[in-house]
Amino acid sequence: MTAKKSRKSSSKRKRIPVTAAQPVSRASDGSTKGLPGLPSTPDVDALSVLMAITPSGKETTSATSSLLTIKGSGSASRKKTSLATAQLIRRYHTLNKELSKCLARIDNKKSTHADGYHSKPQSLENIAADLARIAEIRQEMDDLGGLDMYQKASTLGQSKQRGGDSSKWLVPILERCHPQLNKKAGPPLRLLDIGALSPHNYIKYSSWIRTTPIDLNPQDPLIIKMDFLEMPVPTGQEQQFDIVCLSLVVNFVGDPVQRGEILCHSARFLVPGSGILYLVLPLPCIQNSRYMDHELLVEMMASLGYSTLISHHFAKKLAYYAFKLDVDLNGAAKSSKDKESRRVRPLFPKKLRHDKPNRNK
Ligand SMILES: C[S@@+](CC[C@H](N)C(=O)[O-])C[C@H]1O[C@@H](n2cnc3c(N)ncnc32)[C@H](O)[C@@H]1O
Repeated sequence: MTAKKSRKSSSKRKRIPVTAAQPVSRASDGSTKGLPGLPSTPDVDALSVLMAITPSGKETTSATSSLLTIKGSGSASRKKTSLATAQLIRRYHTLNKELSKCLARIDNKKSTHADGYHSKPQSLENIAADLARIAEIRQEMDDLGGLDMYQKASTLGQSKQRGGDSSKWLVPILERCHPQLNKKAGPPLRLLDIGALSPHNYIKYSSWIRTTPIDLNPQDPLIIKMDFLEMPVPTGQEQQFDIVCLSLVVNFVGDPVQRGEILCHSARFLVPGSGILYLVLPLPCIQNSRYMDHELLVEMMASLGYSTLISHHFAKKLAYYAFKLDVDLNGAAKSSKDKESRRVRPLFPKKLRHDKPNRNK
């Protein structure tokens, strides 16, 4: 499933107002707090989940299950599984990006030129070729197990054996930014976790961090099924969030315009002046791209109102960023006319910054 396809299907869904006032959290005994009526699920470790995986609603294809099935135990088989999940994730990303390009060409919203956007119509032959390729890509994605299998592979990537989920880096920053916070009795910080694979990423801190996890295809009943781009914008501060978390979500989205929309949209959910955007990207997106680097990202984020870079950290594979929303600048571009003009004349057109042969595109 692609972000595009998901958006279509989600737009048919009834919109559920998801706000900071609608928390999802669990007590230390594992019971559900905040969402009465929802089943409480036991904590499960990612390895055992993946050992039992089948894509929802159908059998795992033999190619995928052999990629991801853990045979035996110990570090050798863990290494094998780790390689297999990395391969699956990489292939899924490649297909997702190619799919977005084909769809965008058909939509006639974006050209393949490196330096910008145009509105030249596609020839019928090109459209036919794109449609044929879209069918092939969707078939290959289905054969891999679709978004469901991709998420299960990503969940395995979050397991403790592989360094854990990315909440670890954020928590000390929140403590630094909120020194006066009463962790036991004060009102908790409200965190919107977009693209959450688990609702329990912040469970250890549930006395002072109240999480609202959302995803296109929830892997847990405590995660709300929601396309963030369709999520209704808070109308008052009581519905806003103190933290919006985009961990490995922006790079997942194939269409660069949609990636930008996600970042713009995030600012509408945060409390201006104190809200924190937690952005996690694969390190090569920052350090090995021809078109993007740390300085450009910081400049782009500032243009959205995220003008304070609170902290950043480059780990072996991931880049972690915490930005403060000083002011919601993109509130001015809320109309669809404004958004459309950004598509035609982007604020930051794609420009070559590092012309080195080994850099990725
Ligand atoms: C690589 S996983 C992220 C995993 C997790 N946040 C982490 O840090 O490991 C990307 C997730 O983002 C979700 N996603 C992508 N676009 C989304 C959107 N517009 N709204 C909600 N979730 C989205 C996908 O469904 C997928 O589960």
